[in-house]
Amino acid sequence: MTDKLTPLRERIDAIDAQILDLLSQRGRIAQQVGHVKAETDAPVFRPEREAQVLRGVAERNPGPLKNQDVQTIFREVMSACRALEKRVTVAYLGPAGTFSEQAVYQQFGSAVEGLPCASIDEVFRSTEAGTADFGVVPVENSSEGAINRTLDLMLATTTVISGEVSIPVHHSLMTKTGSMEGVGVVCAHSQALAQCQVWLNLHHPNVERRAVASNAEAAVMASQDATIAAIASEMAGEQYGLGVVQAHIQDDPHNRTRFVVIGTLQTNPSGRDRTSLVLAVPNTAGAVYKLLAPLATHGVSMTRFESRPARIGTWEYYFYVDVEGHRQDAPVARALEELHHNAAFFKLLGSYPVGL
Ligand SMILES: C=C(O[C@@H]1C=C(C(=O)O)C=C[C@H]1O)C(=O)O
Repeated sequence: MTDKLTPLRERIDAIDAQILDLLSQRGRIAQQVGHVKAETDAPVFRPEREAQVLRGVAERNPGPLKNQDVQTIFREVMSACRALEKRVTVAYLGPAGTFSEQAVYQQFGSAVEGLPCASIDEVFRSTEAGTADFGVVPVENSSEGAINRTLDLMLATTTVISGEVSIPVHHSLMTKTGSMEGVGVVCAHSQALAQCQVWLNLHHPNVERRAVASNAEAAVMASQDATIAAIASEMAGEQYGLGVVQAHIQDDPHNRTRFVVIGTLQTNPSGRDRTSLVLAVPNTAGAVYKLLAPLATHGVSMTRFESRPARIGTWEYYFYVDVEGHRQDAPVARALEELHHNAAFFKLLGSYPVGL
């Protein structure tokens, strides 16, 4: 067997040497890109360019590696090359071990500076103030719907959306000991409690449920007190030394959360983009129908429509609308112009590459 393996491993060694040489060449060119950008103060992270590179490798992938796996590799290659230009700082809802942190790495690769924040508000503040280059915030969950705080802050702040990333959300019930003996309370973020309510009703109907700031915080609490159980990701459980009582307790096995990348710079077209905006109309019969007519006229597809009560002012609701395409694409540009004209309130949140 050794005789058969040795020549194969020699070939792998030779290929690795070539890969390393090519990676070094790529890194040196990224450094040159960094110098060109520095001359004009141009932004380091270009989400549209990274989306194109990742789509390109999937299209050209000859196999046998899976598209998802080659994309993960190239995500890391770009992350390392980008860090040669500048290591970008990304604020997220901490502490470490949250799904938000996973979303940061899925979008930016691991060569980033994560900045854990205590609340979604703080993620927005850090991004607006420039303490972080970008922020990553949850915007909707497939089981529970919109994350209202994010919607409200998108409206109230000057940040724009420059990317999106969606990740599967699997919750586990965990304790210090790995058993529920002596446990009187189960802690988690309110969204996670809601996403596991059927399972909890069935298996632990008499255990008190307590909402805390994040699942990771629940994991910290459980690691310090054997009478507390936490619902969190297994990654968070590992981080804080918890034992798994039951894995995958979320009511929907396909549960996913979509996050948006917020920043201060508009993103250029990538070829497959989405545009998010907020609209309001006076509360009269047929007003919403009339408001949205330009989308149909110009053949622009709406992928999301969400309403939030307006807490002040003349209008009853704000409508959060996502459409296919970039604001610079001709049909979208024409539809936006008409929407802007018809709406009593109009705010463009940004155009950005559709997530992988
Ligand atoms: C090299 C660049 O800078 C960054 C790194 C990229 C890469 O490694 O391919 C792509 C886009 C940017 O986020 C670039 O803008 O082309």
